[in-house]
Amino acid sequence: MTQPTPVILSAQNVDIFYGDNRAVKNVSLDFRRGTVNALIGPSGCGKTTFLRAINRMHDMTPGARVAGKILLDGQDIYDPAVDPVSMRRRVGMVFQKPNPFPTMSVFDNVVAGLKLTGVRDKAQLMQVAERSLRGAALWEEVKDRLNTPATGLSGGQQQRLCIARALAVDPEILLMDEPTSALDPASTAKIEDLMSDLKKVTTIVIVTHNMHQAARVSDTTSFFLVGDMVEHGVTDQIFTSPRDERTEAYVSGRFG
Ligand SMILES: Nc1ncnc2c1ncn2[C@@H]1O[C@H](COP(=O)(O)OP(=O)(O)OP(=O)(O)O)[C@@H](O)[C@H]1O
Repeated sequence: MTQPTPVILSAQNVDIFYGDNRAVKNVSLDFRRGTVNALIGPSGCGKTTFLRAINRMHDMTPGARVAGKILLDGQDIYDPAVDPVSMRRRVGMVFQKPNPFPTMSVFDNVVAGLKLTGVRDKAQLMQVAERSLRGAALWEEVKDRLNTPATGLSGGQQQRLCIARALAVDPEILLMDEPTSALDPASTAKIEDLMSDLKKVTTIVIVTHNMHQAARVSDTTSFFLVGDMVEHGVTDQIFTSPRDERTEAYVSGRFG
């Protein structure tokens, strides 16, 4: 048996509030380096709220508050000494709807984050763009149109471009919030296939409504229900022999 990889992200007794509404309740979870981790559960149960806490996106939401600890490589990302901007470079995010920068070319989209870190060397930018586009399984489709507008790509290509943009700054974690829900089945399959390659270079946390997708792509699954994390475990175990009857009812399609 292979040794488990080290824990890269540890949530400890995390509560998340919107005003008085406690949307996430006392969640503790560990994610290991180089794994795909799915968050599943019915609508409104706190999956996205939890995901957004992992790169401090709630800092921008008026009235939102995170309590407890989220450790990235052992360091609490909510420590006042942590700079949220540089922390977010270590924790990339891909959203439900592809959101390339609409006025930029394919190439400029990929290297936008890198340029913000001060990299100007053309050869280096090109090298990173190619590596990131290959990493997102998009290179062959766009290598001859790098200087054309990103908005000219199909929806599925745009989503892979957003993945490439996130990969360009070498994130330790990649958060994906229902990344295929706006895509057709062929584009969805491409992104699912990509995940096993992506986990060689990063650690993925994915929110998905699609239980088959969670079963196909993830190593661990966490089941959320009205703010509680009911069960977390190896994906096979969650889908074949869940310990909690509420998990069993959800994964067997009896509600949700
Ligand atoms: N910006 C916000 N302000 C106030 N309440 C919010 C905000 N975002 C989410 N909520 C509330 O927090 C709770 C959890 O919502 P969240 O979006 O995290 O659930 P979810 O499991 O991701 O749902 P879905 O699967 O539908 O995306 C819900 O009650 C929701 O109404």
